[in-house]
Amino acid sequence: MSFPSSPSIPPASSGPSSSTGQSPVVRTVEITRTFGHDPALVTALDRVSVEFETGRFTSIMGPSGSGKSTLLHCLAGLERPTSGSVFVDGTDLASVSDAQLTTLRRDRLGFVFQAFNLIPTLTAEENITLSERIGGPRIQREWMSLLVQVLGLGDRLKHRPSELSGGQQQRVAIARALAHRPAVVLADEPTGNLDSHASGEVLSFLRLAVERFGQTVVMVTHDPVAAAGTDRVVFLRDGRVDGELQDPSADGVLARLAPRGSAA
Ligand SMILES: Nc1ncnc2c1ncn2[C@@H]1O[C@H](COP(=O)(O)OP(=O)(O)OP(=O)(O)O)[C@@H](O)[C@H]1O
Repeated sequence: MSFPSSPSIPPASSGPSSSTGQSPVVRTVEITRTFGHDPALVTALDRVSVEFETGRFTSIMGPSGSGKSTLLHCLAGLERPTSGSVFVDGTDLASVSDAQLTTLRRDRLGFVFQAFNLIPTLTAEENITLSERIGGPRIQREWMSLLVQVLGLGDRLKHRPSELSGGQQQRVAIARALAHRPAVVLADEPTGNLDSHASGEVLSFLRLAVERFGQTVVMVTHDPVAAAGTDRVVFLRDGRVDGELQDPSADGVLARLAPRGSAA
C-alpha cells in the first residue's frame, strides 16, 4: 500500500504537544460504572483511572465483559459514569449540560464502530461530511481531499454504502471520524466485521492518521495483531485496569491475555 507524500496540514489535536505522547487529551479519574441494583448489581468499571496521550494510538483489551465498551462509551460521553470524572480536552464531561455534551461530542470526538454506522441513503461523500451538515465545524476542503486520497476513496465518493465493500465502508467511516479533526478518535472493534486484508488496511489507515497527522486514537480490540500495531495496550479485567504494555508485540499481548496460571 502506498500513501501520498507528506501533507502541509498541521496535526489534528488542539493539545499543547502534537506527537510527543506527553499530554493527555482524554483522561478518567476513578470512574465507576454500575448497572442494575442489588442483588443483580453489575460493576462494569471499578475506579478506573487512565490517560490517553495526544498523538498516540492506544488499544484497550481484556476478556469479554471486562468493561472495554463501557469505558469507551464513558470516554465518548455516551454513558455517564456512576462516579468519578472523564475529561476530554480538559473539560469535565460531568460539568456540562446535555446540549453542551452533544456539541462537544460532535466537534471534538470521532467515532468508528464495528458496524460502520453509515447512513444508507447518503453517498460516501455526504457521510464523510456529516458532522458539518449537522452544524459541526467546517471541514477544510484541503484536508478532505487529502483524506479521500489517502483512504483511496476518490472514485467512490458518489456511491452509497450498499455499493461499497466492507473495507471501503469502514474507510468511509474513518474518513467521517477524521473529517472534522477531532481531539480523539474512539474506535470500538473497527475491524471486527472485516476480513484480514480489509482489517489490515483499516489498521494501516488508523496508524497513518496517528503518525502523519498527529491524531489521537483509542481502539477497543480483541485482536492481538491489531493491538500490536498500536503504541500501547491498556488491559482491563473485571472492570479494573490490569496493567499495560508499551510498544506491544502480538506475542507479548497474547502472553499477557493468557489466563492467570497458564503457561503462556
Ligand atoms: N446496559 C447494560 N446493562 C446491564 N449490564 C451491562 C450493560 N452494559 C454492560 N453491562 C455489563 O457490564 C459488564 C461490562 O460490559 P462491556 O460491554 O463493557 O464489556 P466488554 O469488555 O466490552 O465485553 P465484550 O468484549 O464481550 O464486548 C458486563 O458484565 C456487561 O454484561
